[in-house]
Formats: sequence, structure tokens, C-alpha cells
Amino acid sequence: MGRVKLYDTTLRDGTQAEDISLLLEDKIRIAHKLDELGIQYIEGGWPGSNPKDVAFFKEISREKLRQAKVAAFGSTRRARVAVEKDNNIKTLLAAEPDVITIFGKTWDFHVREALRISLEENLELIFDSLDFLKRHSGEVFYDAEHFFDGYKANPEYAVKTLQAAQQAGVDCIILCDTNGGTLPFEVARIIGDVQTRISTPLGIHSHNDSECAVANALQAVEMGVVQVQGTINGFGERCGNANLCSIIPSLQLKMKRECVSDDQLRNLQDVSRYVYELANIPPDKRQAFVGSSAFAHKGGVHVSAIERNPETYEHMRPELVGNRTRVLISDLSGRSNVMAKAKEFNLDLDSRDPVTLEILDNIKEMENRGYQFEGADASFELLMKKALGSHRKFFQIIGFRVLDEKRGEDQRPTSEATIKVKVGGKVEHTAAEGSGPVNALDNAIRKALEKFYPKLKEVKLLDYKVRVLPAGQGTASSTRVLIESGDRHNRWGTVGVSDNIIDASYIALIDSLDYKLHKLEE
Ligand SMILES: CC(=O)SCCNC(=O)CCNC(=O)[C@H](O)C(C)(C)COP(=O)(O)OP(=O)(O)OC[C@H]1O[C@@H](n2cnc3c(N)ncnc32)[C@H](O)[C@@H]1OP(=O)(O)O
Ligand SMILES: CC(=O)C(=O)O
Repeated sequence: MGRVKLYDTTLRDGTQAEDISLLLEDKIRIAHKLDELGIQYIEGGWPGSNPKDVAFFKEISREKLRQAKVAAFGSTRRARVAVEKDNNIKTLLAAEPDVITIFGKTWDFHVREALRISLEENLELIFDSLDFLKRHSGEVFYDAEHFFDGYKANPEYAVKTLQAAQQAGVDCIILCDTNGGTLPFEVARIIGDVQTRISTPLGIHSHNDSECAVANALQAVEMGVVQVQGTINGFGERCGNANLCSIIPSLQLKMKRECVSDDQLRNLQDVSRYVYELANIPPDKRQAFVGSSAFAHKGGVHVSAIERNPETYEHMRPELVGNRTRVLISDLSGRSNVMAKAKEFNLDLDSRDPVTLEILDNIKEMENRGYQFEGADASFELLMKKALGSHRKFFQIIGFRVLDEKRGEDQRPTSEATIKVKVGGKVEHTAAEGSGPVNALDNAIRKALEKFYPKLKEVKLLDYKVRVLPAGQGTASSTRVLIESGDRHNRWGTVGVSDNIIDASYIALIDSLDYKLHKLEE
């Protein structure tokens, strides 16, 4: 079995996704990251499309990649234009990439409707373009657009288009599920037939419109294709492309088809996050393999078992792709969740200690009141410390007051907070303004406490989420505030619940600063 080659099209098809647009500098950075990951081919863009993509090929030719080849993308020549005069073909050659990939039509319907030319003329477009490129450049790949749909509509014609590409001597023919509607068993059947009629090495390019892009890619490899196209995080037109963050570990760990080194595989989560960051898209926590929830265990029964042997509820070791096992705390927890957290927080706790049950009961009762500890590990750590008697009281809040004032219809409201704290027998009374009542309160608390603990200046409020919880029978609705804070090294989550939004925010803010002080002491 030969090595399967990975062909990444994040920088081309990935940018065809809604909301994704990469700066030139970001495309170069991502290319380096993909090279480090061990991707063999990086499709950088369509130089015939826009100046940024032209600049990419200029820029990347000056950079030193470790091993990856850079591919430029384009289409077959336009109808009624001689290949040597075709602008798209000329820009592909002018870009001087290591590889040129062009797409052509294989579906008779598309030839008639999209190109509006005869079926014969389309075969000429394919042959002319590939033959010309093969004679004037190095490695040339052919993306057989809509191949599976084309085959289902008119198998004879679809295969004829591949034969035209083969006759031109292309290095690989990539069968594309462009509309993403093909199912894995169809991929197997169709590739099986193509293999009896085409001897050029085959590849697969699948889209995710039926949620089968990764399955189709793996099925194609199982059938013997030698090139897999996809994108990091599955970015791509409409529902996206086959996700390389799932394909790579599946090939490597499950199908035993080595495509990158073990060290490179351990960088997978890092690469996924890097691409999200540069694309300015929040990471999908539920993403298979690399998402933060991919190995996060919530149900008590699951946690109990993974603590005994992780394989009971994990399909693979998360560390192999740079991920990690996480235990979540909620009202679905059992003693095992509490014990796992105690271990994580370095707290001495015995599962038979009545405190363990006390903590568990406390969580369930608090979650019933609206608390949610899943995203608030820091609040949970403080709760455990209080239960174990190891919580140090760094400060005491004597009271606070928040004023919100609007002095006219066209005036912006102003907010001011005052707070009284006691630290080691000294009382501090401080006031501060803010852009809103919560911000004013946050400023006042910090101003007061920073006098005693200057390191609290490092703490930044990174995220603030409010959820109004529906009222139960005979009770007022309450508010849950989840805060994410961070310093130069860490991020942590805290939670507060109250029927007053300011009070809920206050509880979460206080926990955040209290947590930081405990960490400083440790
Ligand atoms: C399956 C895929 O993902 S393919 C990649 C799709 N990606 C993109 O389209 C992004 C980049 N595209 C672009 O920047 C522009 O569409 C360009 C520069 C390529 C073309 O722009 P325009 O010349 O203004 O044409 P427009 O986008 O309106 O229409 C596409 C043209 O390409 C032609 N065309 C489409 N596919 C092919 C093909 N495989 N071979 C030759 N010509 C093709 C169409 O017939 C149409 O030409 P016509 O109007 O002369 O009939
Ligand atoms: C080539 C390509 O991007 C497709 O067929 O989807």
C-alpha cells in the first residue's frame, strides 16, 4: 500500500466559505503551519481570480517550506479561446507553482447548462488545457468537478472526460463530490468501476452537504485512491469540505495509513486552533478529535469508567492529536467526577470522606438553582476548597452600591459603583465609574482590592455571558452570569446566580479575583 498524499485546500476552497476571508499574511502563515503539519500539497489559491492570490504565489516562492509543494488552482480554458491565449491558463503558468490543479466538467448537465457548449467541445477543453499545462509545467492534477453526479447521470460520458485527462498525461485525477450529495456506498461502487477503466492515480475531493465528506474520503482511500483533498476544520463552500482534522487521525490511527509523523499528528489541535484564530471564527468545541468537548466526560457513569480505564469511553488517546481528557461537573455528576476534579486541582480528598458526598449534594442543589459549573471550573475549585476547609479568605466585602443614571432622553446613561472591603482589619471604601453598572462594579472592586493585592491588575475580563433562567412555580426568574477571566498564562471561568443581575455578576466577579489570589498563593 502506497502512502496517501494529503492535499490541503483551506487557502482556496476554505476561503469560499461564508464569513471566511484571509489576509495575504495569514495565508502565508497558514501555509507554514500546514507545511509543519506534514501536508504534502498546499493549494494556495486561484491566481486567475484576484490580485491577493497572485501575490500569494509571488510571496510563497520566496519563503522556505520544509517539504510541502504549493499548488495553484484554476479551470480548463474558456470555450472558443485558444489554450495558449486563455487568461486563466496564462496566470496559472505565470504563478510558477510546484503543481497546477485545474477543474473541468464531467457532468453532461453542467456542460449543457453551465458552460452551454457541446459535450464534444468540453472534452476538447479538458484535453487541450491539461495537455498544454503538462507540456509547459511540472506536476498537473485534474479535479473532475461533479464526477459522482456526472457518473450517476451519464456514466459513459463522465468516464470519457476522465479518459481525456488521462490521455493528456495528468499526474492524478481527483474525483470530486462537488455538491456533496453522494453517500459512502455510492463512492465505493463508482470508484470501483472507474478503477477498471482508468489507470491514472486517483484522488478524492468531497464536500459535506450530506455530512458524509470525511466518510466519503476515507471510503475512497479504502478503495485505493492516493490523494485526499480537504481543509482544516472542514472550512469550505456551503457546508464545507472534508475535514482534514478528522481525516488525518482516521487514516493514521485507524486505517494504519501513515501520512504524517506522530509528532506532527500531536500538533493537530494546535493547527486547528491556529486556523480558527486567523480566520476569526470561534473554535467548534464539538469538533471530532480536536474540539475541547471531543474527550470531555460529563455523565457520572462515564467518568467512573474512564478513571478506571480511559478506553471505556474514548475511541482513542486524545494526546495523540494534542487534545486532552476533561471531566465536567454538573448535576449529572457522581462521586467519580468530584474525585477526578480533586485530582486535577491537587486537592486531598478520599471518595469515602463524607465531604465528597457533601460537595456532590451541594453541586446538585446549586445546579437546581441555576448554577452551571461546566464552564466555571474556578468557581467549582473554590467551592471544593471551602468544603475542605482549605479556602483562605483574602478579603471580606462589607457592601456595595451601584447607581445607574440617565439625565435626559438624548443623554448616555452613566454608572457608578461604590464598595467597602475589609482586608486584614483594614477597611477600604472606593468608588469607580464604568460603561455600565457591571463594569462600574468590576472597576470599583478591583480598585479597592488592588491596593492590597497589586497582582490583581493582571486579571482581564475576557467574556461575560448572561442567561435569564425561567421562573419556577411561585418563584421569580433568576439570572446566571458566566465570566471568563484570564492573565498572561491562564484562563478561568466563574459563575454567579441571583434574581438580581448585578448580584449575579458580583458573585462571578468576586470568584474570579478570589481564584486568582489562590493561584498566586499556590
Ligand atoms: C467547484 C469549485 O469550487 S470551482 C471554484 C469556484 N471558485 C470560484 O469561483 C472563486 C474564484 N472565481 C472568480 O474569481 C471568478 O468567478 C472568475 C475570475 C474565475 C471568473 O469570473 P468571470 O469571468 O467574471 O465569470 P463568472 O464568474 O461570472 O462565470 C464563470 C465563467 O467561467 C466559465 N467556467 C466555469 N467552469 C469552467 C470550466 N471548468 N472551464 C472553463 N470555463 C468555465 C463559465 O462558463 C463562465 O464563463 P462565461 O460567462 O463566459 O460562460
Ligand atoms: C474542484 C472543487 O472544488 C470541487 O469540485 O468541489
